[in-house]
Amino acid sequence: MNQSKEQRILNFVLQNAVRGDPRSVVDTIDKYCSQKEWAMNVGNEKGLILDKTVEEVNPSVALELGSYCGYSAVRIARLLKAGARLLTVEFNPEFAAIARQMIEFAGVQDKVKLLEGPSQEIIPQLKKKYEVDTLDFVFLDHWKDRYTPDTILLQECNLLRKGSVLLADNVIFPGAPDFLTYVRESPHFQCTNYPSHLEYMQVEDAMEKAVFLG
Ligand SMILES: O=C(NCCNC(=O)c1cc(-c2ccc(F)cc2)cc(O)c1O)c1cc(O)ncn1
Ligand SMILES: [Mg+2]
Repeated sequence: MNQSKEQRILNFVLQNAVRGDPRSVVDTIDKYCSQKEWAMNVGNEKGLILDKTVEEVNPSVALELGSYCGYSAVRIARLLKAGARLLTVEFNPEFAAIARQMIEFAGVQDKVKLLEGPSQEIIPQLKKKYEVDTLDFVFLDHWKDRYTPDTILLQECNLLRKGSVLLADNVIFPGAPDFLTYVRESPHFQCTNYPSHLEYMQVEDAMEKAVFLG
């Protein structure tokens, strides 16, 4: 059975990156996906916006929606302080299996918990099953038509507090127009747009930061 692209990315990391070195894992994935096969990792240009936001927020509890191969989970986890944790949600079992191995190889498994399943099922379980009080930071990078319903669900589940920061990938390409309208028109969010480019391409994209005002 021939390998998936995601398996090829993981194998390239296992053979070329340094075990326990998150930076080398991130750089090796970027090398493969810019030179050999495009893949939907957030990439290094938008990754720098992600890094700056994570460093600004310095979250104790972070949530990622859409793990894919684990690139941004490794990217976020490497910046977390001692005792801080990242919960990352992936619906696709094949992607989840790859992401788990990527997180383990990078040596950030003590900071990251991958939750496999649909985001709309997992979000309502975060408080009781995963002992979350409120989320300091949320990275939205899953199906673009889930950004808005999941942002509403996070509020309904009382998972956001005054100052919680949402950062959404791909608000231009593939695009999340309803999410942009929702957060920009809501009195409960203060929004900032960060123009950038689609990972590994010269296509316009952007990230949107939405700070919850309570
Ligand atoms: O594949 C699941 N999520 C990936 C979400 N991410 C994206 O779709 C995504 C797509 C693109 C992209 C860009 C250009 C292009 F030509 C095609 C795709 C870029 C990105 O940066 C993304 O983040 C998924 C599976 C599933 O079964 N259930 C729930 N989610
Ligand atoms: Mg993305």
